[in-house]
Amino acid sequence: MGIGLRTKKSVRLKSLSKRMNRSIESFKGDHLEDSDDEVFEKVEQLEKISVKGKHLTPVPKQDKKVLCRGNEIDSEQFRRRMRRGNVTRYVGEGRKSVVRGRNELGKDVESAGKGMDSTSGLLKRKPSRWKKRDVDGDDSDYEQYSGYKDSERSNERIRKEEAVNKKFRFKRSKVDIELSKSKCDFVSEDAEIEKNGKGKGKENENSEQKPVRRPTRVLDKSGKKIRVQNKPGENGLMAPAVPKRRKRAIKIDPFDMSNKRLVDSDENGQQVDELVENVPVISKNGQFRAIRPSDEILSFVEDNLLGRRRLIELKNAGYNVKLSAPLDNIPFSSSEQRAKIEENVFRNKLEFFAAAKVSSSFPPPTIPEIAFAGRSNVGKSSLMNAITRQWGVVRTSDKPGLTQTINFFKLGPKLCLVDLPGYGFAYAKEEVKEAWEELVKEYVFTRTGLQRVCLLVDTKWGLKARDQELIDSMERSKTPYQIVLTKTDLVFPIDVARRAMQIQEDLKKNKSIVNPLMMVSSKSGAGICNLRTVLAKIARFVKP
Ligand SMILES: Nc1nc2c(ncn2[C@@H]2O[C@H](COP(=O)(O)OP(=O)(O)OP(=O)(O)O)[C@@H](O)[C@H]2O)c(=O)[nH]1
Ligand SMILES: [Mg+2]
Repeated sequence: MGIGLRTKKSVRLKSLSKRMNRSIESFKGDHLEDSDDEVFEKVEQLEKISVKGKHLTPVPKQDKKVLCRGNEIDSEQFRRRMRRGNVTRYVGEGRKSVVRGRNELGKDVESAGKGMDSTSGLLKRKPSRWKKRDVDGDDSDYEQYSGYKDSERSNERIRKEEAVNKKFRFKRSKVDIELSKSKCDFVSEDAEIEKNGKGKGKENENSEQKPVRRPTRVLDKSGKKIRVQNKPGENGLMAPAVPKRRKRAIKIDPFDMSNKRLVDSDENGQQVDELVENVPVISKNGQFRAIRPSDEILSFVEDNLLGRRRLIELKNAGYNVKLSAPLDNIPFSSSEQRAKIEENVFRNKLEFFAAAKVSSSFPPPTIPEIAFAGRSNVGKSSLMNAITRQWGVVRTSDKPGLTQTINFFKLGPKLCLVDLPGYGFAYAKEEVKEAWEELVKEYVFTRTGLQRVCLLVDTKWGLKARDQELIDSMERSKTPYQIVLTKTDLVFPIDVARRAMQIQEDLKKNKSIVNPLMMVSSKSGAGICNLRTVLAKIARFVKP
């Protein structure tokens, strides 16, 4: 770099000596003792031109005579500008002018009238560095380029706009405060400040930058802080917001047999691990969880793998989980062993033979009947398929209300299974559902060959009012009925046991009830074998 600089210096010296009509030797001779840099500095002073960095090539000195459009601009001012922008030449309006000059970065620029400022005749530059004041296509947008009068005009306009804005903001804040005063019974903090005149100046100062804050926290008459709604109510008053209550998180342990609730957090959100006992009003769920099943029921549930179970548990117990109702098979059994149903009567083919919508169309009662009653979707039809292992003979659906007639199925010469329409919620008209209910009651009251009614109850929901109604009517007609808990695979084993205990307790005084209470799952097959055994006894004592 040093060499390059020296070369340029020598070139520069040469041109200077030429211009000043002095030989280089004579020039140097004056400053023999000076270093090159010092000589340069002196040359710079002489020429009054900037020699910075690499831009050592001087701009050739031009004639001071300047041609401007109509000589409108003060020549002294223009010259000053020219010096700042390093403009060297300008040819007037209407002619294609060539301007050579140097921009702010010290770079030589040559322009053929394209980048000219129309008023000042200065070289235009990309205006990104200038602060844009207003976007209206006016030249005064760019402070740097606008003439003195233009900039003054724009400044004045900006000042006016700011004054109007300020006035508007102040007015708005005043209206807001007055509104809140008149609408709200409480004395707002903000209004109080305004009233006392404290921070009034501050308010005005800040109003330029910040939007006025609407009062949301106010003081009531006792001086206590309360929240008010942002929007006024129907009557136009700012009503105090109702504080939101935190919901208590309750941990539920499926194996917890006590009626204790573990409270995770109190209302303030603080962690409190305390046992809440002796709650005066216990919910139905709480009452259910308070039930302590007997050891007998608990062991029965465990032995028969009732309740929700993991597949791995069933696999380990030797059941093939790929089969439908796998628990209705002998563990670690072959396919031949699996095909066997212990009770002969249930090995018979299940055959549909009659359907009745009204009592007059009931078939003659020649063989004993076992009816399956219960709420819609409780699993009556599925259970009939499961106990006979003949999937698909009785139609099932996840939509409540599929079975709408009393359907009679023959199971060999000795037994008849009857699928009753469900009651309670179903996708049917009210009057239609009432008709089903009446039909079921009529069948249960009047049917002579009816040996037993299996009243199916969903383990999850337990006995409902309509179940109780049917039980009462069967009690009155002395129809033997047996409670069968269904869908046990959907609840925890402990809850299966609790439900069994609960129903046994509720119905222990009933006379027509047949014990034991059965627990089954048509899906997993749990308890199906036991139900078969119980029902097969009915067929055994029938005389052909
Ligand atoms: N998980 C599970 N689902 C079951 C069980 N039994 C039945 N279901 C399902 O429950 C739904 C209703 O079964 P259905 O047998 O049609 O019930 P229903 O009592 O005959 O119903 P209606 O004919 O409408 O009175 C079906 O989607 C069955 O797959 C069971 O033991 N476990
Ligand atoms: Mg059905």
